[in-house]
Amino acid sequence: MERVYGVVDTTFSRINMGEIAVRTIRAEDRDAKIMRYTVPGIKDLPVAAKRLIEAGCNGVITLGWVGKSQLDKYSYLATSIGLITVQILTSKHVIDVTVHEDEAEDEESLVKIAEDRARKHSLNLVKLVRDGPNSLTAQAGKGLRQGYENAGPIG
Ligand SMILES: Cc1nc2c(=O)[nH]c(=O)nc-2n(C[C@H](O)[C@H](O)[C@H](O)CO)c1C
Repeated sequence: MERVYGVVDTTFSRINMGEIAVRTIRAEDRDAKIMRYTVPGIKDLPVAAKRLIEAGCNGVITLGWVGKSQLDKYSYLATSIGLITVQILTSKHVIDVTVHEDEAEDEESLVKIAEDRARKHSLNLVKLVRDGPNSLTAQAGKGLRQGYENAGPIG
C-alpha cells in the first residue's frame, strides 16, 4: 500500500519545523509520498489537516508555535480541540506538535526543543501509519519525552 503523510506548518512559527518533519519522514520511509501545507497560524491547522486527509494522507503531523500571551494560549486550546475533532471525524492520526514560546528562556533552547519534538513525533507518525497500532507498544511506559530528555520509567 502506498503511504502518504501530511505535514502542516505555519508562518507564525519562528522555526521551520515543517522542513524537519519532511526530512525525517523522508529518511525513515523512503517510498512514501509527503504532502505539505503551510497556513498562517495554529487555528488554521485543523482544516488543513482535514483537507490533506481528504486528499489521501494516511496520517498528518501538524507543527504549531504558540506565543506567550493569554490570547495565544486560548488559541491553542481551540486548535487542540479542532485537531482532536479532525482525528475523530476521519479516524486518522493527527500528531499535534506544538512549541510554546514560554517553554524556554532563550532562543537556543527553543530551537533544541522544536527540533527534537518535530523529529521524534515525525518518527512516531511513521510508526503509527506504516507499522500500525502496536508499533509503539515496546516503548509503552518508558517515560519518553519529545523536546526534552526522556523522563524514564518508574516502578
Ligand atoms: C492570538 C493568536 N495567537 C497565535 C499563536 O500563538 N500562534 C499561531 O500560530 N497563530 C496565532 N494566531 C493566528 C491564528 O492562529 C490564525 O492564523 C488567524 O486567526 C487566521 O485564521 C493568533 C490570532
